[in-house]
Amino acid sequence: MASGICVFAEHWNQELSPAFFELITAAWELKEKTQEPIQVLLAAAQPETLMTQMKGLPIDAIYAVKLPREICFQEERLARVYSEMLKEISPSVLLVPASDQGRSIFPRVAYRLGAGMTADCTELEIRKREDGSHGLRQIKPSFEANVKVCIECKTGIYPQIATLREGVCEAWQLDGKERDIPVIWMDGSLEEEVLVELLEVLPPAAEAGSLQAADVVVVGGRGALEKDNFQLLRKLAGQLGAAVGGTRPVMDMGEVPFENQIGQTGCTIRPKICLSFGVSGAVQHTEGIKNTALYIAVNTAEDAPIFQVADYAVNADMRPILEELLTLLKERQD
Ligand SMILES: Cc1cc2nc3c(=O)[nH]c(=O)nc-3n(C[C@H](O)[C@H](O)[C@H](O)COP(=O)(O)OP(=O)(O)OC[C@H]3O[C@@H](n4cnc5c(N)ncnc54)[C@H](O)[C@@H]3O)c2cc1C
Repeated sequence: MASGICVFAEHWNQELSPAFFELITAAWELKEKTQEPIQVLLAAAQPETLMTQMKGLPIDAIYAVKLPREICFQEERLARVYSEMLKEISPSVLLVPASDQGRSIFPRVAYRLGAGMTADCTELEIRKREDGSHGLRQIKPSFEANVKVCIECKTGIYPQIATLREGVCEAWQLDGKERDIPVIWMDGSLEEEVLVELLEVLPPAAEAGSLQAADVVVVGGRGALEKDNFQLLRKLAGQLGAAVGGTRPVMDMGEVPFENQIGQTGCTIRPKICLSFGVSGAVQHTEGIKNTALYIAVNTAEDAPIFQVADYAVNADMRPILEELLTLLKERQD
C-alpha cells in the first residue's frame, strides 16, 4: 500500500524555496498522526547543494534525481521526471507549495498518475478510514472564499496531492538535532533536446515578496489611495522597519506589486504585528491575514468588517493617525 508523506523540494537558482520549509512543518504534523515517513522529492542539476540546505530537518529519506542540466520553464518535462519518481516512491500524500511551479507542474503529475489534486489548501487534516488507511482532508476556501470546502480523494487513489498556500504553516524551526538523512538516487534520464535555455536571472523589484518573512507589516487599502496617504503609510513602514502590503484594488492601481497583495488571490502573511489603513475587510482579503498575531485596523466606517477580525479597531480618518505616529517616531529618534 502507498505509504509516506512526500514533500516536493521546490528550488530556484540553487536555493530551496522558503515554502519547502513550511511544507516540512505540515508534513511533520501529518506524520504525528499517521507515523508515515517524511520523504523528499528532489530533482536538480546540483542536488547535493540543495541537500546541504536540508541539514537538521526531520526528513526520513531524500529521493533524488541528478538532472543533466537545470530545466527551467519546461513543466511538461519536469512533470514527466517527477511522475516517474513518484511511481517508484509510492507515497500516500504529496505536499507541494501553491506557487507558480507547484501550480503548473503538479496538475500534470496528477494527470499522469491518475491521482487527485487539491490546489490552494489552507488546512490539512487526517481521517482514519474504515480500511485502516489515512485519508487526507484537504481544506480550502472556495466560491470567492465565502465557504470552506473539504476535499478527500477516493480510497485507493494515491498519492493524495495537495498544494498548500505559502504562509499557512510556519517554517520548520531547527531544533539542533543531528539527523542522518538517507539518500536514494533514482534515474532521471531525459531526451537531450533543449527547449528553453536560461540566460539570466534578474532580481525581483525591491519591494516584491518582502512580506512573507516580515515581523511587522503595514497594509494599505483603497481608502489609502486618496491624496498622498499611501506615501505617508510607506514612510511609517520605513520608520518601523516594516514591509508594505496592499489589498487587491491597491495592487490593481499599481501601488504595490502583485507579490505584495494579501488575500485569497495574493499571499498569506503571519507577522507579529499588522497595521492596516483603509482596508474594508472583505473575506477574500482577511483570508490572508488570519495568522497575524496582533492586528490593528484604522477605518472611518464604524461598521467596517475589518473591525470584526482586528484586535484593536481605530474608527478614524487615517491621515491624522499616520501624521501623529510619524511625529511620535521622530520624537523618539531625536
Ligand atoms: C475571486 C476574488 C478574489 C479576490 N482576492 C482578493 C485578494 O486576494 N485580496 C484582496 O485584498 N481582495 C481580493 N478581492 C477583492 C475583495 O473582494 C475586496 O473588493 C477588496 O479586498 C477590497 O479592498 P479594500 O478594502 O482596499 O477596498 P474597499 O472595500 O473599497 O474599502 C476601502 C475602505 O477604506 C475606508 N476608508 C476610506 N477612506 C478612509 C480614510 N481616510 N481613513 C480610514 N479609512 C478609510 C473605507 O471606509 C473602506 O472600508 C477578491 C475578489 C474576488 C471576487
